Amino acid sequence: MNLPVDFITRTGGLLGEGQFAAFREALAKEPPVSIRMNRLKMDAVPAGGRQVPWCGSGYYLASRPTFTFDPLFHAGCYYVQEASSMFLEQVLTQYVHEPVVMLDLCAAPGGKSTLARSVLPEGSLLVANEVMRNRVQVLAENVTKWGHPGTVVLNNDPADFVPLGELFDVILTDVPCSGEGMFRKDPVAVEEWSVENVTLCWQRQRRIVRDIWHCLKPGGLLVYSTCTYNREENEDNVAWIAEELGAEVLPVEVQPGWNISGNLAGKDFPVYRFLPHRTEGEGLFMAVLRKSGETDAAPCGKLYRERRGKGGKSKPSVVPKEAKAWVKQADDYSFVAGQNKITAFPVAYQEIYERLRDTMHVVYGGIQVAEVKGKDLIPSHSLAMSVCREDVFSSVEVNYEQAIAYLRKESVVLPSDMPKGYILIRYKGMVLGLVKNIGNRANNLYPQEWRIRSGYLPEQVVCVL
Ligand SMILES: C[S@@+](CC[C@H](N)C(=O)[O-])C[C@H]1O[C@@H](n2cnc3c(N)ncnc32)[C@H](O)[C@@H]1O
Repeated sequence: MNLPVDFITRTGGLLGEGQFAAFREALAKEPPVSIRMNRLKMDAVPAGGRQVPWCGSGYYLASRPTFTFDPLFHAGCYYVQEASSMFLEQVLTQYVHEPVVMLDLCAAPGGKSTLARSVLPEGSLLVANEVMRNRVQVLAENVTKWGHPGTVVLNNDPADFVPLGELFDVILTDVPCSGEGMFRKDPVAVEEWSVENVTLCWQRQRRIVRDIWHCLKPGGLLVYSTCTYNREENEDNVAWIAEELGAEVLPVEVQPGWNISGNLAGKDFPVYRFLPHRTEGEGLFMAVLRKSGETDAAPCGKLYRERRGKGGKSKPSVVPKEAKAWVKQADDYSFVAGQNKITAFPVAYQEIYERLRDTMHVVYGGIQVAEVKGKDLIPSHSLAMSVCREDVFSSVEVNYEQAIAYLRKESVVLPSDMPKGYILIRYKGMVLGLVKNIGNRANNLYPQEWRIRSGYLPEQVVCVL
């Protein structure tokens, strides 16, 4: 790898000569491959998988399969995520013990959002935001497949949040950065690197944190992370947040065997650096800060418990009984009918959801239960991926080739004894989506924009789990 001279000088200075040689050697190696299981759907250990030490559902794989051709990947049974990023699990499980409202401000493609969604206490609301319009769709896709109903996806600039006030108990700012930690995975990151870009990045990161700071409750947690090594975007920015905005930098308990590095800027506060010659993963920097001050506002978790079952303030929409009957524990949701869609959102957070809908650009929220077309009610893919009751639709188990054909949105031939109507397609027991059986054929309801576009079929079945 041809590293920029300025990068060598700067990073060599930061790590010291001995460490830098080992670091450089590690950059020339193949990056490890890792996945994180979606325990909401499937509690399996991948074949030959090795546990990621700081993440209960994370595993290193022995090789990199073509994930696109694994139907269980599309079913949301796991997420492909580099291992260092999974450290967020330690932060959240050590500091968040009751339901919260959490914002993941820079969320696409959704690695840390899906992780947060898995480890936040039950009853938490996750707001996953992505400012780039061309990236928010993949975030919505990944969140939908993950299947947790307590998630909202927004497409807003950090400054747009200001009118919401102190809404969030936890904010993750996984800020856009100069990407030094991605060098071995992404050659473009090396080409685009420059000292000028590092400067642009740390300045932009401060703007992002300053814009969102007002929305963090006093006493709330800010998790700040980058995938870069330099101190300006990391320790220097953390020091700036602590001093300028008013926060305490908090420690996270780690095991010595994880080989996580600490503060490299000679500053007196804890930070967590993943360096590829010491830790099995890509470059990650993470720090946890608690905003100064105390709040009178009840933690959102309390609101959750109080409001559970009571409903929000808006008038209930007229929603067909049939749609409600498709949803597990339907009483926990408030149903909204509008724009030919029926959506279910956890009752406890209905008011927040309404505020978000009124003031922000909501791309996806809760679970889309059904689409209304004339007199027909069509169950949505989002429902099939999430809180669909097991007993309302028949299921058919398909083999590998049929599963790939279904995911390519090709027509599926069902056994002749299948009833007419909506049928769940399952592969290894896991739901891939829906078809409508009309007798002589079945209409494939897989979302057009998510279909596998490649016509290639691997000679061997791709099987990660
Ligand atoms: C490091 S990536 C996030 C990765 C994501 N958290 C994950 O774990 O999958 C940073 C994200 O910030 C977004 N971004 C770029 N400019 C931004 C800005 N000015 N404000 C907020 N987010 C921005 C990028 O589009 C990108 O999706």
